[in-house]
Parts: sequence; C-alpha cells; structure tokens
Amino acid sequence: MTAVVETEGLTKFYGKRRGLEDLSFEIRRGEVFGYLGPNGAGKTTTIRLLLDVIRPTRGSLRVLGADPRDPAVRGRIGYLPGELALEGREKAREYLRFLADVRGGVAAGRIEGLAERLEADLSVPMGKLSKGNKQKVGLIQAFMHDPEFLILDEPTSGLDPLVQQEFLAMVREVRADGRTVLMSSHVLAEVEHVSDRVGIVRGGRLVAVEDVGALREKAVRRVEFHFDAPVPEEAFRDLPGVRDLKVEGANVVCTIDGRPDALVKAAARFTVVHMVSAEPDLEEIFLTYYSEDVHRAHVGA
Ligand SMILES: Nc1ncnc2c1ncn2[C@@H]1O[C@H](COP(=O)(O)OP(=O)(O)OP(=O)(O)O)[C@@H](O)[C@H]1O
Repeated sequence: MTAVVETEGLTKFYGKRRGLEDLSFEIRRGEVFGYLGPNGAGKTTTIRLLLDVIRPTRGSLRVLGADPRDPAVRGRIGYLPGELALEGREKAREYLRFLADVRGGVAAGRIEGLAERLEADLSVPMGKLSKGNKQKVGLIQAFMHDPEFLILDEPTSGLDPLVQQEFLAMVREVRADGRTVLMSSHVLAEVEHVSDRVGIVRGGRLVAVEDVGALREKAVRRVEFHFDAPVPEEAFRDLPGVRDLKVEGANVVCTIDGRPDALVKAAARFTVVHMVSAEPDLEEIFLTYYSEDVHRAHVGA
C-alpha cells in the first residue's frame, strides 16, 4: 500500500535561513502521526511543502501517491492552518456553507453536527469570533468533507479541555475509518493519547520517529502496592525492571522500567488491597530530544 506521505531528503531554505533540512520520512495510510517540535523547528514549513504552498529547495515528496503540485491532491486533503485569518462581517455558518459548495458539497447536517460537537457558535460574524471559536470554525472546515488525509497545524491551541476531548474523539473516528491524520504540536501531551507514531523535529531536522505504544512500554512509571499485612522486602528485591524500591510494612513503592509483569506476579503472592500505577512519563523522554532552552521554557510554563 502506498504511503500517504513519502519524503526523501526534503529541504527548504528561506534565503540562507534553514527552514527544514534533509527530511526523509513516511506517514502510513490509516495512522495518526504526531509531529512534534519546539517553536521554529520546521513543522509549518513541512506542512506548507506537503500542501504545495511553498516548494522545496531540494529533495522529493509524494502526497497521496502523487506530486503535491497536482491540483487534484489538494481536494483530497483537509487542512487546518496554524494561524487562521477569518475576518469580516460574514457569519461563520455562511462562510462554511460557501466553502462546502466550493468543494462540491458536504453531507446534509454535517456542518451543524460538527458545530454541536465542538460547541461552536456559527451565528457570529467572523471578525468577532473569539480565538477558540475561530479554531473551531477552522476544524469544522477541515473535517466537514471527510478528506482522506487531514493535516492539522497546532489543532488544540485555544480549545478548552472538554472540547479538546471531543476533537480527539473526532480524530479517532477518522482513523477508525481508515483515513490518515498528521497533527503538529509543540507539546507531547496534546498528541500522545491519539497518535500511533510521533516524529520529532528540532532546528529543521527530524531527530526521531517513534512508535507511541513501544515508547510507553519502555517508559519509566511509578507503582505502589498496599497489602493487607506487612510483606518481606526480599520478595520484591532484584525483580527485572524494578528500581528505587521502598518496602515499608504493608506498602511497596517503586519505579518500573518496561513491563510490570515480574512485579505484578511477585505482588500476587500476597493480598493486594490497593494499587496505584502512574501514567508513564513520556514527556521526560521527549524533552531529551528537545534543546535545553525548550526544556527550560517547558519547565517554566
Ligand atoms: N517565510 C519565511 N521566511 C524566512 N524564514 C522563515 C519563513 N518561514 C519560516 N521561517 C524560518 O524557518 C524555521 C522553521 O519555521 P517553521 O515556521 O516551519 O517552524 P514551526 O516548527 O512551525 O514553528 P512554530 O511552532 O513557531 O509555528 C524558523 O527558523 C523560521 O524562522
């Protein structure tokens, strides 16, 4: 099956300034690909190249099996730009209906259905929409014609947490339908629960492409067991992957690196009253790929 995106040595310089250099990667059909990187990393440059808004300095790329210069390709893509210019007195509903007509129509009730899910008010003139509502209108226009490939540049910015959840549900539905999503972000937390793989860019270069499931398995997590009676430390010592072990009476606290299988089997020899397992801290792993200043900015935030 052809990949939805395939690039080889893709490079873009703005004059002497590096936007992106030597990007070789692919996005597979039916996956959600999280594209992560700090500000100025090259995410938007990549997206603009895929959409043929800008052209490469060198290197090659194929989108949906074709040259992105082919005008038919654009119609198969739904695109949410990072910065939306929605201005004027026209109401959001009228604007979306206009776009729907230009694209050959969308299913009846589709715009209203998406607006309801995202709690978007479409009766407001575009120029008066709040930042969050502009983002919602942008999402509606990207999703409404059920494109084969969705390219979403910073899709969750300006959305409140409940609407973000609804948006993520929409992304999962697209995947369940066998369609493909590329979403960029500068924060892993925004994409990790929905992405199959993530690519990390920094300073115009792709520094890693990782499978989120495999990463989660590798990541360190904190685990606590509370038993109905004191347990011997020996029962938990030297278990594979177990670190920072503390056994105090009926409580066992440790971190686990990789699979928790051996620990769970050791605990099962006693009566477990309560157990806590924290989500693995993937952010830590990702920050090591980021530059120091981003680490500081992140911690500061
Ligand atoms: N039109 C342009 N002219 C000159 N330099 C540009 C232009 N667009 C982007 N750049 C530069 O290219 C690099 C990559 O920028 P890009 O916008 O792709 O990053 P980004 O990862 O999308 O960042 P952000 O999260 O801030 O949008 C930056 O150094 C940026 O300053």
